[in-house]
Amino acid sequence: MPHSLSCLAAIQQLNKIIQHTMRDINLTNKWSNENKSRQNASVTPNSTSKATPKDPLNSSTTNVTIEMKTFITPSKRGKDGFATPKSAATSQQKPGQSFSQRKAHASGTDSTTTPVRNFTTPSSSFKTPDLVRSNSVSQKRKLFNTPTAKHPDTPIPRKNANQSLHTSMVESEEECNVTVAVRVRPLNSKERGEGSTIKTDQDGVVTVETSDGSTLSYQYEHCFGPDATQMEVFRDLVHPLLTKALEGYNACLFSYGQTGSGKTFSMMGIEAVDGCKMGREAGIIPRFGFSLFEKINRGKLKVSIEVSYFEIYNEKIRDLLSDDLGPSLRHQAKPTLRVREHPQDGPYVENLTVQSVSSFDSLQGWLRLGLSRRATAASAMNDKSSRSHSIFTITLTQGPKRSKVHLVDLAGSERLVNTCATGDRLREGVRINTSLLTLGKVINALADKTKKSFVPYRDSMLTWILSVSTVHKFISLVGNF
Ligand SMILES: Nc1ncnc2c1ncn2[C@@H]1O[C@H](COP(=O)(O)OP(=O)(O)OP(=O)(O)O)[C@@H](O)[C@H]1O
Repeated sequence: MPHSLSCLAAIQQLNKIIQHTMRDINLTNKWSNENKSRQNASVTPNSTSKATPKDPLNSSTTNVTIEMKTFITPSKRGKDGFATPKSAATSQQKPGQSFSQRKAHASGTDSTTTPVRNFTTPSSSFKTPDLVRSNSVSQKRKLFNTPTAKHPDTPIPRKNANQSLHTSMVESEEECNVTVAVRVRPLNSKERGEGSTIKTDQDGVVTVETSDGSTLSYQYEHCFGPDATQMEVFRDLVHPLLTKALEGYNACLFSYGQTGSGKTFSMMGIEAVDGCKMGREAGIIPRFGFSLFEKINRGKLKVSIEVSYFEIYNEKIRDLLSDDLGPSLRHQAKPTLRVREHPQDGPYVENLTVQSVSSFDSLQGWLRLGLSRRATAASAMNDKSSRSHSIFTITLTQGPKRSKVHLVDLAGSERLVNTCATGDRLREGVRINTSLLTLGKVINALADKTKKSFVPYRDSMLTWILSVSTVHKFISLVGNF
């Protein structure tokens, strides 16, 4: 299948997930409110001991408010370049003002020429935006805009430089902060031969040109093109999470995408060969660790840090940092851990190794070790395809404040007909797809307003363990294409 079409399918899948996630978050907020008193009561005072490894996803929520950040779901535009609103326009939007009105205002005319549906608040009633072909007469579009918020410490992203950074952070203390970004990797030689075209621009718009000549565009909060550097991705998307984690908030970042789309490249990157600690190609996790220790050392902060790293492979949990393992047991049978259910805190991974780290070097050492143990295999779409979901967790403890950051590299979704998989690879692929499908079902069930749907958390290990992660205040989703 041409790269542009497979990307399109992946983008559409991501859009569904994003919208369901948003609804999930809204419901979770209600759920969090109901449980707020219990959560506040469950803050663990100064728990620095590593003697009892706890599930990293099962954090006691610190006494914090839930905050909201921009979430822009995809919209579409026609070939004429109309439609997708630029961020500047978005930031100037008045309540109740549609994009067409803003456009008309900007061009000095009041006539409204294009029907636009404008959703200013994410609600559980919105649906997946219909795709509008550029050659279609109708140019209906749907916009989902919420205010953008950045913490003052956050480096100002290019496109939002003029925006008031602090305003909407405090608009609603009950809202959750979700950021969605798309990263498009450079085409490989095979894809170049197919004549695929995927374009990105600095305003967060990704445009896919299909073989029939139609142009489909979507807008996200951040859109990183093939030339975007690892540093830019970290600066715009991840640094805000680090800032909030140091303030005591929980955060979670997922890297989602098709096999070979660049999830592991984004999360881990490539280590510099010249011994430089933070090479140009270093990914999100090492950059997070590096900046974390830089901030701690610069501010002389008293923070104790622990890390854990596990993978879910074929629905089994494998501890990637266990002392009992040799340096690399990728192809050997590894002991698996069990998930238990704590009566108050929910599911957790029993006996998961938690390692204390006091420097970036030490954090990176554990990261390297875990990565070397992660299950990978060659597939038709990627020479070194990750066959598991991996979850690297950093726990920060500052006095009574405790926060967790989960950095999740999901296994690649794949169309099995394209991967030519057989045997073990086929079974792995089926399991991966099933767990990603279950993730979608869980989110759907949570989004059901009637709350009558059964939430199939236990249908996959990923959703069971992550069932408590919806209480995270800051969630970022990177869709890789
Ligand atoms: N932004 C990028 N710039 C340069 N190379 C990239 C980029 N993204 C990915 N690549 C390259 O593309 C290939 C596939 O990337 P990667 O292994 O990260 O994909 P993946 O989504 O993790 O795949 P899988 O799900 O199969 O593990 C790698 O060789 C990687 O170096």
